[in-house]
Amino acid sequence: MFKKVAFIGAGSMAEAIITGVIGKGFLQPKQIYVTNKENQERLSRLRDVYNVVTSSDKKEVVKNADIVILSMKPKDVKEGIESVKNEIKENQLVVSVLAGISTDFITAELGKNVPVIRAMPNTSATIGFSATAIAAGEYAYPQHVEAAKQLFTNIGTTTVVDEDDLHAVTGISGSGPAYIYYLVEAMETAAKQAGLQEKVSKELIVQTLVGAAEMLKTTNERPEDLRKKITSPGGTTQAGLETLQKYNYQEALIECVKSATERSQELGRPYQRNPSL
Ligand SMILES: NC(=O)C1=CN([C@@H]2O[C@H](COP(=O)(O)OP(=O)(O)OC[C@H]3O[C@@H](n4cnc5c(N)ncnc54)[C@H](O)[C@@H]3O)[C@@H](O)[C@H]2O)C=CC1
Ligand SMILES: O=C(O)[C@@H]1CCC=N1
Repeated sequence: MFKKVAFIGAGSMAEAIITGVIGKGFLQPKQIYVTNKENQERLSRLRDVYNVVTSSDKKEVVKNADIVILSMKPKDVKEGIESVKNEIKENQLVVSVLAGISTDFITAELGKNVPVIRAMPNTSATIGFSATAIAAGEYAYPQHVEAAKQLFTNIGTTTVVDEDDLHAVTGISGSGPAYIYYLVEAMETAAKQAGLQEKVSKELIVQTLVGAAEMLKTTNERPEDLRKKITSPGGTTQAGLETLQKYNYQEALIECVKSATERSQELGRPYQRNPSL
């Protein structure tokens, strides 16, 4: 069990993890220390809502933390690490949720043999439903992987992957919830245009998503087969799917994941230890 977890960065992802671990009872609010760049208002809000310990004193936040979670934007990685590196000790575990940034870079910036785990969670951590993938850096040994698993398994599933795969993971599951929300936005618009009341359409759309996700999870059937069971020849689904095909729906999604994956690679490029790679 961890006594203290520190967040360097207090944005959406930090908040999602904080909400999830407190909600699951995995950590008490007073075990969670949070700092950010400069936004005091944001820290006060997190303190008021979650009762966590917030401080602009990075030393206080990092000192004796079992896990230090880097949760700033990739562009702020150098400054963020610089601001805490002197306080971080080799017996602490650093977990980075930053898209694109390699463990090698983080280890080099820390300037010591600290265990670093790179993780890609998603905001469904808020309710314990993140799909998180993790990869171990040079000095992260099995016990560190276990510690990271313990943390992330509280807020969803945890899958260990090769670090190179984390770009694709980001394109699929890190950004993934946003694609689904975007789909829902479109379905809501369509429902409104068809004259359905907002309350009615919301209930129907959400339950349709939950039902489809549960079907995928519990029946073991392929999505293709599940789709075919809905698609009566000459029926409504066929008419709908033909329109999706006309608008290249699947290609759009495939390209969407590719773009997000490539963006993850791009985000990391300026921060490679060996930029020629
Ligand atoms: N939002 C999401 O769905 C996901 C985000 N991530 C990753 O999580 C990280 C954070 O993303 P968000 O929470 O969305 O960003 P955000 O912009 O909401 O939060 C970033 C936080 O970092 C802080 N920060 C900036 N510079 C800092 C510094 N020098 N020292 C300390 N704190 C500093 C900011 O004050 C802010 O609190 C990113 O690297 C992103 O790639 C990963 C998975 C999902
Ligand atoms: O959009 C982003 O860059 C971050 C990483 C994964 C989800 N949000």
